[in-house]
Amino acid sequence: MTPSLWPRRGSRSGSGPDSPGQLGADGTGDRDGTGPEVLDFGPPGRGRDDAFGPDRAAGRGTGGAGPGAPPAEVLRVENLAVSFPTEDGTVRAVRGASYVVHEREVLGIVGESGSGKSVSSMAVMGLLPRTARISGRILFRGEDILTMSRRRQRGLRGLRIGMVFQDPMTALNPVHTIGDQLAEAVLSHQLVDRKVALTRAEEMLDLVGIPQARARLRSYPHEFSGGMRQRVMIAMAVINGPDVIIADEPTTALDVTVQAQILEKLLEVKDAVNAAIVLITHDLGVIAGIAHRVLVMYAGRPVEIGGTDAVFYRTRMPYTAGLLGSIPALESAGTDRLRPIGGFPPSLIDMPAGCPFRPRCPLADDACRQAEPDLLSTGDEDDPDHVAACHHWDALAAVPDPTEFFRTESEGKRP
Ligand SMILES: Nc1ncnc2c1ncn2[C@@H]1O[C@H](COP(=O)(O)OP(=O)(O)OP(=O)(O)O)[C@@H](O)[C@H]1O
Repeated sequence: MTPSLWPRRGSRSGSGPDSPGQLGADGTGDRDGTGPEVLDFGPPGRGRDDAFGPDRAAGRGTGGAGPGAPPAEVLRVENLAVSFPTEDGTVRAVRGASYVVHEREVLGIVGESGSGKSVSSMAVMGLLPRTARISGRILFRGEDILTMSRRRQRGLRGLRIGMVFQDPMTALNPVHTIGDQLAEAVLSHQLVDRKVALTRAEEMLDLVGIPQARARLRSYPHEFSGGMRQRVMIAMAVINGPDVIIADEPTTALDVTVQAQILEKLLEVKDAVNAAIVLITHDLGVIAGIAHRVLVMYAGRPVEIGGTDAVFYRTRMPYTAGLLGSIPALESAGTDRLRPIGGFPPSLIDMPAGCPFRPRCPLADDACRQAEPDLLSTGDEDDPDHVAACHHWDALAAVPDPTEFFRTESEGKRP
């Protein structure tokens, strides 16, 4: 089994986020920047494990570890912290994030605006501004991205890690054709001629469902609808056969009628290229039924991580319960009562002592004022890697529906 990043409750001596040294990087980075123009990060699309693909239910594996073996890790983030010095003080945007992404897996990262979802993924992509102070480790197939040369980081980005941004209009260059931009994505990483790159671009447009792909290579971004532009972004993200796609709110800017189509296409393409996805969203509803695992972020830290069933049905962090209570259930046709979380997230410059969710939490007491809870095992028998950061996680375990803790006054007494 993949080693857990977190100790069990009551045991502080395990391999917690504070002991990153346990999992060694192989340290093969090209640190002197004199490596070849085309950087080799291993063979894309080969030797992958099927456990997170369409055959997941069958538990079939094709990786080197043999049939039935768990999928290998492709990305491991350990104790990542990112801060930005500003005139008003230091913004602690990410305060110790640790998580793992396995081959072909869909990891959903959810949280309210400002919780650090984008900053943590920008760190993985090496796209943070130079003013950002970063610590921790980001291991791509065992090699720490943060200690790679800039050149090697650039080689990784767009080749083995693809990115789909929220707004394709700002990510695409308006003065170049779609074909040129897709071909450039190939040419900047692979020693092929332009004709081959354009053929690949056409194949990718076809894959993402753009009709008359060859003719559309000559179109400019403004000639496409928002949904089509996002399909182009997906094509761009996967054109070099990445191992991981980071999709940051890929449907937020779109008309609600095309959101589901784009998500479906993203998953279809992910399976076609055998990639894993880190899907960032503020909407838990988006990842229900899509993600294999979910990471919930609050005030710059993961506060609950687990398999999707564990996080949705065996919720152990009040903030997650609050998020769940604030999404309408489709089948209820709007008749369900929504229980929004009151209040606002704390300032990331002056973090209050104790649990940052305390001022909004119906379970908060003195213990929550004293110390910020660690992310620890919930003792979940069905999901041993289910972890939550709450002093009162067991109170959530004791009720059938933890969103009840967020009952409004008109609904009567809380559990
Ligand atoms: N360059 C920067 N300088 C200062 N603060 C920054 C910078 N970039 C991000 N931040 C701050 O870091 C915090 C986390 O931002 P981030 O974009 O990761 O949030 P998010 O969870 O992705 O939210 P959203 O869904 O709104 O994008 C926010 O308070 C944001 O204002």
